[in-house]
Amino acid sequence: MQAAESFSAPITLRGRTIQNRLCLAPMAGLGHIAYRSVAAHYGGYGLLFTGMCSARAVPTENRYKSPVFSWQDEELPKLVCQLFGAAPDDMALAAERVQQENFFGVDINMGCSVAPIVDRQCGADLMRDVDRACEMVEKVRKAVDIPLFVKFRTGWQNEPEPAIAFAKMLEQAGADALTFHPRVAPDRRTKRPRFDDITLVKEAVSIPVFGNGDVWDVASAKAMVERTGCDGLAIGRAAISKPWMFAELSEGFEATPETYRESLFLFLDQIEKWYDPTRAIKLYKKYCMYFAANFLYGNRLFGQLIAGDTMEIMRENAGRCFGDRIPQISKSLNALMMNR
Ligand SMILES: Cc1cc2nc3c(=O)[nH]c(=O)nc-3n(C[C@H](O)[C@H](O)[C@H](O)COP(=O)(O)O)c2cc1C
Repeated sequence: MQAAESFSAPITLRGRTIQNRLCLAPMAGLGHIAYRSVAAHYGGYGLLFTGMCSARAVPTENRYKSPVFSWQDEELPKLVCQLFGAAPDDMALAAERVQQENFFGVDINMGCSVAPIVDRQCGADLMRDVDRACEMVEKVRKAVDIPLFVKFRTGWQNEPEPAIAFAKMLEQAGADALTFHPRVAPDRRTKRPRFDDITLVKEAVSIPVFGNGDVWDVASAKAMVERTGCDGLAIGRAAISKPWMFAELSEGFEATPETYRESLFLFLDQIEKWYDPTRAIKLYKKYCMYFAANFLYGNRLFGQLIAGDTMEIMRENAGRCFGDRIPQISKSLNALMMNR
């Protein structure tokens, strides 16, 4: 992809077409069914991804009870289910369920570097065990025909060569597309992502590579594409703050102050619709950190939005903060709030 206009170009994987090159990056606790219905209200994306779902749990999971392995049927043509797991056989079984449920595709998490995941030999731990990672992709490839994505990082060393070799291995093992986050594994999101590593990974394989990391707005989205030549973008936190971001990038949607208010109340409606009050309040407060990062005095607004312990109070807070007038919108997202 050469220029930002190409955000809108379709892309085909295993005979299935994605309408444009913009994806929601998988995010546990943020990319859930409630958020996704707000994102769907604005549209403009090619694919949305679920947060990571346990490969051991997925084969028997009840979609009407699970907080993560849950969806609305109309989402499926543009929804990819992300799985995490340690054992190749578990991953293949879970991918079969994902295919049976008619998701657009399945994504294997080989990038998550938080201790509870890597200590269980999942996520970025697979980058330390290339044979197991390879076997996992091969087994999933054999088990399903839907597009197979793998998300990974620069790896455990501060140099690009292992990630380049890993990308080649993933392609050979049968992956259809890669999402690459160019940060070393122990660094969660503090250092800047290394765009040049995306270029190197993109050049090493012939399957599409979605670049990921610190895309905050139209300018940084264009910069990532133009600098790295990546085939598309996986946008994480900024798309949570601004659920209309995909529409802004692909359709020129222009948010007004009212858009901010509207998105907050849409989110409140959806979180209450899909979750019990205890989980709803937890997820709502998490969302508010990203939403409040849109505003000039974001930290103060965040405190005002989340004071209290019932959803009724959350609604009152939102009504009070966005009643007579909209708080002052910042020119750029508050990166410190997004990094917490
Ligand atoms: C709260 C949170 C949860 C995340 N959960 C996942 C996850 O479940 N699977 C995954 O592959 N990456 C996960 N990530 C990483 C994101 O997909 C993405 O790589 C990272 O946020 C960088 O992209 P961004 O700068 O566009 O946010 C998570 C990130 C955040 C902030």
